[in-house]
Amino acid sequence: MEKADKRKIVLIGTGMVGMSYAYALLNQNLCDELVLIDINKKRAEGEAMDLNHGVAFSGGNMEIYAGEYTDCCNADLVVLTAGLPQKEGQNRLDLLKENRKIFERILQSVLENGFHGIFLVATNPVDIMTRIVYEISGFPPEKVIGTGTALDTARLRYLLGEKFMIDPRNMHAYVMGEHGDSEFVPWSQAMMATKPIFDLCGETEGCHFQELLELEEEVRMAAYKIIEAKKATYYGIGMAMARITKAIFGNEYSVLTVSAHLQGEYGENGIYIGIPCVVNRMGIQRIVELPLGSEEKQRLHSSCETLENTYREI
Ligand SMILES: NC(=O)C1=CN([C@@H]2O[C@H](COP(=O)(O)OP(=O)(O)OC[C@H]3O[C@@H](n4cnc5c(N)ncnc54)[C@H](O)[C@@H]3O)[C@@H](O)[C@H]2O)C=CC1
Ligand SMILES: CC(=O)C(=O)O
Repeated sequence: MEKADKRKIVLIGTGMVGMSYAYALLNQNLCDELVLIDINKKRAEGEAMDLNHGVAFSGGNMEIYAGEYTDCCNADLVVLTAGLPQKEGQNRLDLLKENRKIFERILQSVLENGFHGIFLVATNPVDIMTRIVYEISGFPPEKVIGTGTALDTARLRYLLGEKFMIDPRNMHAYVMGEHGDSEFVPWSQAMMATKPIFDLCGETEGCHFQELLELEEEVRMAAYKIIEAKKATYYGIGMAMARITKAIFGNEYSVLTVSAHLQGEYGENGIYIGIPCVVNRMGIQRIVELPLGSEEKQRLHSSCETLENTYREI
């Protein structure tokens, strides 16, 4: 493959989330060149060595190394996983002040080195961190993507698959809104194949809507439960990020609930929030508008308000 065709990713933040993503990239052969950057350079170097020892088993020949910000100039994707994670007792919004400061420094270095590809952001609170990247970079909104509720949607589909004994890939349901406490499931839009989930539940012995609401709450609380058990979550988000990367590099036009720019009544320049989007080589090709019920619209509105109010506090 010619150098010009290489799919190059610069990953900034080689902690648990960053390296789970890197490991998923390697296993799925999703790029040709992977550059690791961390404020702790030694850690990035160690991670690069460790991953390189897996290349021979990967079926590909990914080039992996600890690099510098100058590597951003010809990268296709800059992926941001640097920053503080939640501790027990914290929610995602509590991380905003510190992670914003970290992002301001990182973005300055990325941008002054001429990066002109697509940003993918996972650092929490992811919707606001993505908005900050959009505002500081001045990039077109479709080139700044947050992981949004991609992970929450995967959690929901897994639980629905278990409940109804169906392959989660055939459970078409979304988590929308903030990747956080105000997220919600628009149940009116949830299907098993093309069958509405309400009908499926009605036909399933002992299934009541209340149980679907309990699944929704389980999704909302999943991160807290995992953090309590093992201090951090990382495999799920690493896989979600790999899925988004695959949709971008494969020009897939896949529908994923990423954090996208919503222009409207919030903020002068709009906000970022988790919403179903078509993702392709250009980034976010378009937002998929769902015919939400009035209560669902209200929940989306309220989640937008939570994000806008928190953003304004800083
Ligand atoms: N969007 C999502 O669904 C999820 C997001 N997250 C978020 O991802 C972020 C990272 O989490 P973890 O990897 O568990 O944390 P971690 O503490 O394991 O890794 C963070 C890394 O960022 C690096 N870092 C800090 N400041 C930096 C700077 N100025 N430049 C370069 N590197 C810097 C640290 O040295 C560290 O290696 C957190 O904000 C966490 O809340 C975690 C799980 C899911
Ligand atoms: C930590 C986090 O954001 C999650 O696992 O959902």
